[in-house]
Amino acid sequence: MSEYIELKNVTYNYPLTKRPSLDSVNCHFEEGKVYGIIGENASGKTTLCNLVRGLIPFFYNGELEGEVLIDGKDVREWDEAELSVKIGYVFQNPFTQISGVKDTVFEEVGIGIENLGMPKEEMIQKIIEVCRLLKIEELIQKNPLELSGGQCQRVSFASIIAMDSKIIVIDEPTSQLDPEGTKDVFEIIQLLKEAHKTIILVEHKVDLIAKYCDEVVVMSKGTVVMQGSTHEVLSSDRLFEYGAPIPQAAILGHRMTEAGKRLDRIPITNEEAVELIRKRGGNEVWQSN
Ligand SMILES: Nc1ncnc2c1ncn2[C@@H]1O[C@H](COP(=O)(O)OP(=O)(O)OP(=O)(O)O)[C@@H](O)[C@H]1O
Repeated sequence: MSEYIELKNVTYNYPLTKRPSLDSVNCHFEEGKVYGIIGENASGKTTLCNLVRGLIPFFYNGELEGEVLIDGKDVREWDEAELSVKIGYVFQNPFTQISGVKDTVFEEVGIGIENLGMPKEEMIQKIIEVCRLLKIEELIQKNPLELSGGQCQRVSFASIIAMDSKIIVIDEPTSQLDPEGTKDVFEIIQLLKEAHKTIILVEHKVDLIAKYCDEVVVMSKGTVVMQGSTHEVLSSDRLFEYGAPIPQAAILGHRMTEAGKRLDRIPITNEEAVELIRKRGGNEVWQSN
């Protein structure tokens, strides 16, 4: 099994800080899986993304200890430009992703691939293809600075998808979006999942993590405290202890268990909770032990 990214005992301090933002972190990300990263505020989620994407150490200096292996080679030994093609990054604020130097959405979508040495005709075809895929064809003549938050987010995804990055790091993509924009973003994530991309997604909306991710990584106080299958992690009562978000369905399951009701399995999605109730016959579901 290929081990795409592996962090071994990683500790990192941003410049001029006394306390490490990452402290003895161990975790791994395999090819083709979707990973959700959750954890309380300031637990180190964005810093972990910065590291995986190579912004640490190439953009942020500071002190980095331990090993960050990407395809078996330490991040410090990678060529920065090559790494930025291999691993795409969709930032938390869609407006910061827009370069500000391109006059049209068409050029903005091509911003990453224009440095890849792709022939012009092929590049144009690629941009058109990606704009179709993300349903932004009607925006291509527009100035990127005039887009709404949801439109900006689509354009950011388009420029990353055009580069055909194998790994895509997505940091809280929906924090500035309304429910419609959030739905659009998860449709794109589903497309990327079907294209077997490796996705590392920070998202506070844990119900969406429950629905789309294969594995979940939990961070607390700068370190990874849990990593495992989505069900194993999101159904664990240890999430309360770490201040991590917990799906509504799992909270209900834990409350029922505490009240002495016997459950085969803690549900983590509303669909699972409904299924559990349906299978066990409505009002008779929560039998006492
Ligand atoms: N550029 C920086 N310079 C110094 N300290 C930083 C920098 N960026 C983050 N930190 C600190 O690193 C710690 C982890 O921050 P980080 O943003 O990685 O957490 P997070 O889990 O993503 O938080 P949130 O959920 O609030 O976005 C925090 O204490 C934060 O103040």
